[in-house]
Amino acid sequence: MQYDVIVIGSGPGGYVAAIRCAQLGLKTAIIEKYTTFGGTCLNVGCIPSKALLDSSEHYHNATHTFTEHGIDVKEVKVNIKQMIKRKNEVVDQTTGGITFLMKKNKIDTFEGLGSFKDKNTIKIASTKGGEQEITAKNIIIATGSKPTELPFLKTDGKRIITSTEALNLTEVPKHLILIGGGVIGLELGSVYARLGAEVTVVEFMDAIIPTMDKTLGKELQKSLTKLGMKFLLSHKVTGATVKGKKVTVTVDSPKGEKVVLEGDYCLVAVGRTAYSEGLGLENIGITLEERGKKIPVNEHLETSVKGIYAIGDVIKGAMLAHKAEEEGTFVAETIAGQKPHINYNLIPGVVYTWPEVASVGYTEEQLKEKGSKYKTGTFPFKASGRARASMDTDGLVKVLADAETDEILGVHMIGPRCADMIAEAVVAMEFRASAEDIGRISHAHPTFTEAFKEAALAATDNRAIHI
Ligand SMILES: NC(=O)c1ccc[n+]([C@@H]2O[C@H](COP(=O)([O-])OP(=O)(O)OC[C@H]3O[C@@H](n4cnc5c(N)ncnc54)[C@H](O)[C@@H]3O)[C@@H](O)[C@H]2O)c1
Repeated sequence: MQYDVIVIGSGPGGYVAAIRCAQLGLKTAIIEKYTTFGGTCLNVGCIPSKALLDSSEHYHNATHTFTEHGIDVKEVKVNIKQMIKRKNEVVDQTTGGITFLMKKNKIDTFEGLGSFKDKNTIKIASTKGGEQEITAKNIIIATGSKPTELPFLKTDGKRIITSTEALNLTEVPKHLILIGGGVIGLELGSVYARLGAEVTVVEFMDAIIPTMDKTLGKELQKSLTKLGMKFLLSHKVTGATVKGKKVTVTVDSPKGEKVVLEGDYCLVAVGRTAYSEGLGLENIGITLEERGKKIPVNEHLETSVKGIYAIGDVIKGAMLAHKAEEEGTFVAETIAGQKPHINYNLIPGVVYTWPEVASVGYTEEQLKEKGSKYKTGTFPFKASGRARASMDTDGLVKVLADAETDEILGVHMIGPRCADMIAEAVVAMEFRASAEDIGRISHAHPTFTEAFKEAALAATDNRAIHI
């Protein structure tokens, strides 16, 4: 079968690329090695983790804040089997939705492992046995990533686990030891901390979420400490052993002292590695980047071979579903002869803990390093009437603006509903708004979004009203 475009991998990068190709009139096929579409995000990432985050938040509120709201509940219990079942149903509905979208857009779907025979031919080896070949003028590699393994700390999938297994536990851990204070560790760690587990985070750097603006890590650590989570920062993991139901993790403190942690589960969340194996790239002369096994691409996201593109986690840049989606659309439109554009600096980053953390543009540390002249405005949620009404007063909004032009250069938030609130900052920055522009735009009262307006006013001329 001959196509205009073949997409390998059906995660948010791949399926969006396929749909956009089909919308543009290109005859499109998509290959997926698993039986369901959607890749990591829909099956074992973004969607199932949010389902568990929401369920655990309900439980936490029922046991911690309901009484203060004037709601007395008795015998609130965690039913982990039901929680996981609901999560699985959400996943099934969502992945089923992609099957529907493939049909609706007349995209041919193939089950199996796709690999290059030559630059236009893809061999598909079905997991059920059997092989077939399809050809295309253009091929988009969207094979994503998999959890990074530490060479000295192998996961066994039972007691030493990755995020995939952490989404399917049959019991609430007594003591969960987390290696890595990044996005996955903190999201899944907070799920189990809310459900009653003791959670200890071991982080190599001197802050959690270390790549985000430093203010956010500090604030988040305060909130998660209130939740009961413990943090060992600047600590180096040296190994882990399993004996029956017990995991022992050994750690070096910053002073070189040996620390021994004992728990019943250890979750390793130290990043993800590009999934570029088994694609037969050697058959077409594509060599991987030495670090991280990523596929090198040019500014059109085209590999060293004409007509072969790569997008999402398998190439450079943030490993985020929405970045992959933008790249999927970008490549489809490039193949169709258009001249699309992606503003990589304005791809937001979100951590779905509670309070939520969200960020766009430059961090204060990056502006300092660049030597930029900037001004800062912050507004704490403590001063927001809406936040007080909902008892969600942790966190703040911080706006960084150019000292001369007042253009917004970065927005960093931690607080209630910041994952959604960040969209306003992205739009503002895409249209190159100044801090004063935001300060002069009406924001509905009472909403959490007023905190962004107030932080913008604070950055403009220290003109915040409610602080
Ligand atoms: N909400 C979201 O957007 C979301 C959610 C989950 C995952 N993701 C993405 O998936 C990817 C993987 O997430 P992640 O949390 O595994 O990676 P991450 O890069 O966010 O965090 C990994 C953390 O582990 C630390 N670390 C590395 N080696 C260590 C060691 N030996 N000992 C102790 N700490 C160590 C790092 O300093 C870092 O803080 C990320 O790129 C992330 O953006 C995004």
